[in-house]
This record gives sequence, structure tokens and C-alpha cells, in this order.
Amino acid sequence: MTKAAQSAFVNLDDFEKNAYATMDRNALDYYRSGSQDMITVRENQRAFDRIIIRPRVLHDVSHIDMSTSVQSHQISSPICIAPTAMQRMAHPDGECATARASQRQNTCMVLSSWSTTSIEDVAQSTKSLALEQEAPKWLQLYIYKDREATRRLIERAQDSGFSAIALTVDTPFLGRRLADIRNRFRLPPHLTMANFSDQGKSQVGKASASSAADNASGLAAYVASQIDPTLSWKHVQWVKSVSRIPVLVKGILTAEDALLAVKAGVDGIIVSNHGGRQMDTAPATIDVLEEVCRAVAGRVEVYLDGGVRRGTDVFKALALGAKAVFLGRPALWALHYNGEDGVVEMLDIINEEFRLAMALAGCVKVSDIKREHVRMPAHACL
Ligand SMILES: Cc1cc2nc3c(=O)[nH]c(=O)nc-3n(C[C@H](O)[C@H](O)[C@H](O)COP(=O)(O)O)c2cc1C
Ligand SMILES: CCCCC(=O)C(=O)O
Repeated sequence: MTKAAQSAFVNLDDFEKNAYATMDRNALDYYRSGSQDMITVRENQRAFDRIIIRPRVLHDVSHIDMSTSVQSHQISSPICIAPTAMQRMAHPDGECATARASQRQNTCMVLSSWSTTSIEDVAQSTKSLALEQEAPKWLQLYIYKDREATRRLIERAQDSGFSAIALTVDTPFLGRRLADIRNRFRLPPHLTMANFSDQGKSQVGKASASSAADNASGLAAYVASQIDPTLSWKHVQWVKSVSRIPVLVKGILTAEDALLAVKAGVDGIIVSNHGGRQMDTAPATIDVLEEVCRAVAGRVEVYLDGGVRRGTDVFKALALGAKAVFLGRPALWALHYNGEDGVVEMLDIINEEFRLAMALAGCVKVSDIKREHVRMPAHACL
């Protein structure tokens, strides 16, 4: 199977290495890829390494409380799961396994609207696990050319108990992911874009462009056919007008856009460069987090994703103003390794790293983590 003989994984890299050795090429390359030269993919992690933690000592750190809230929902730690499409390529249980692991860890999971499991099935999958409270689930949304289909997704999420919409705003077109073009990426024939009947299967599954100048990834063709590139801020207001649950924007990287997002009335901002899969040479998210938080000035919650792999990364993001962070690829590698239990194991490891980072920096609760706990490098950009 995909599970390594011994389960002695000690950090998140171990899950990734296991996936590189065991996953099928079409899926591995799709999950791993960034756009073009993958400069932003690398930068997302390197930028964390350049930030220095300034630990304080001789606080009583015998009890550490990592709990926090997102959009007024209590969660056990600020480490959440980002939306990633087509999780059943990683493991047959796909999105249900991720949802169940998130529920077991009492953390927030964002479901991609391009999931290989329907919104309703994901909602159902955690019912038997919800003991004291149901962990928050959010739906990631693209605004599709078909506005009625978009509205229906929002309604289905609301009806299924999802508590927020994360509207992705950085993907008017798909970034150029060279491995997917070379592989002519296809969704395997037994899987579908489950929220859209069988339409997704037929389009992402089909060979499309014939030359390398066209983007021969099946996904790029699908995105071009489905997503509306005319989107503007007024469409964010439209989503708000049809949604009864909070609307967040995912994919903000500048103070200017953060201000426009607040003006548009969003309930939260996810600082994200889509894991380096869209605009290559866009800045690392951790390098622009502070700029965004300053512009927002506490009016809405700000979250971050991109390159978070260590408890110290989580600590740095919180020190620079994030309310919580979201993990993308690490959940896919963990899912591939051992389904639901794999994702639980991965979250256990990074949560324990974060607990230790808090203790060694002299913080007993997340609100103790302050800007003074980190020192930025002189040039916090590419
Ligand atoms: C394989 C894959 C699929 C993704 N699918 C989506 C998606 O459907 N919608 C979306 O908004 N973001 C998507 N993302 C971006 C993630 O939500 C997130 O921004 C990114 O993965 C965070 O970076 P990390 O992978 O370094 O943690 C995807 C990322 C990956 C790696
Ligand atoms: C718009 C593409 C759908 C999945 C995705 O967001 C990604 O592969 O990064």
C-alpha cells in the first residue's frame, strides 16, 4: 500500500517524501506543481526560514492553550486545512477522510468546490464524529460562468451546515503548470467533479490542446470553460448578496486589495498565492502578511496559507497578525499515506511543534504571541 513499512514520521516532510516515492505521476505532479518556474512555491517556505523568533524566557509554560476561533467558531488550534481539489486521487476516501480528520482534531476544513466528493457527502461524513461540537467547514468557491450553478453551490453549502464561503479571487485563468502540461493532466476516469454531476468528468478527462503553446493540461481547459475571467469586486458583492453565511476572499497579496476587500464588506481575508500555483514570482505570503494586516487594522480576520510546514511557521504567522493558518499540500501527502488517520497524524505532529514553539518562546495562549516575538529580515521580499 501507500503506507510506509514503519510509521516513524517525525515532521511534515516525511509525508511528502513518502508521496514522492509512492504516488502515481499524474496525481503527484498535479499536487506538487506550482506555476512556471515554481519560484513562489520555493519562496513560500524559504521566507519563513528567514524570519527569526525572539524567545522570551521564565514564563510558566507548563500549560499551553492553543485554542482560538475562526469566524466566531472555537477550534482547538490555529492550524486548519486549505481547499485542495480532487482529493480522491490521493486516497479513495478523499475529502471525507480529510473532513473526518479535521473533525477529530476540532479544526476548520475548507472544501474545494472542485472536490471529488459532493458537499452533502462531506457534510454527512462527520456526523457520527461530532461529539461536543461540529468543527467548522467552509466551502471554497469559484464564480462560475454559470451564475445559477454558483448560487446553487452556496445554497447547498448553507443547507449542509457549512459556515462560511471562501471565494477564490486569484484564478481568472489557471497558472501555467509545466508538469501538468507535459503530462496532459487528466482526472482519472473513475472520478468526477462531484459537485457538478458528470460534467466535470467529461471535460477534465478529455484531451484538449494539441500544441505546447496551448495549455495541454485538462484542468486548464476546464478552468477556461468554467470560470468567468470578467470577475471584479462587484461580483464579490453579488456573492455576499446571495449568501447567508460569512464570505471571505482567498488570494489577497497587497494592502491595496485588502482595503478593497474590506470596502466590499467581506468577513475575512486569506492571504494566499494559491501555493505558488498561479502568479509565479508573486511574493511569499508570510512576507506580505504584515502589510495586509496593517491595512485591515483589525476590521476582519486575516488568515494565511502557503508554505506552512512547521510549528515555528505557525508561530511566525500569528506573530505577524494571522488569526489562523491553512495547510494545502501537507494534507494531501498525509491523506495519501494513510487516509483519515494519516491526516490526523500529520496534524498531531505540526500541532505538537506549535505547542513547543509557544512554550520555548514564553507564550501560554495564542493571544500572547506578539509582533515583538519575531524579527523580519532586512528585505522581506523576493
Ligand atoms: C493540489 C492543489 C489543489 C488546490 N486546489 C485548490 C482549489 O480547488 N481551490 C482553491 O482556492 N485553492 C486550491 N489550492 C490552493 C490551496 O488552497 C492553498 O492556497 C495552497 O495549497 C497553500 O499552500 P501549501 O500547499 O504550500 O500549503 C490548491 C492547492 C493544491 C496544492
Ligand atoms: C482552478 C483550478 C482548480 C484547482 C486549483 O485551484 C488548483 O489546482 O490549484
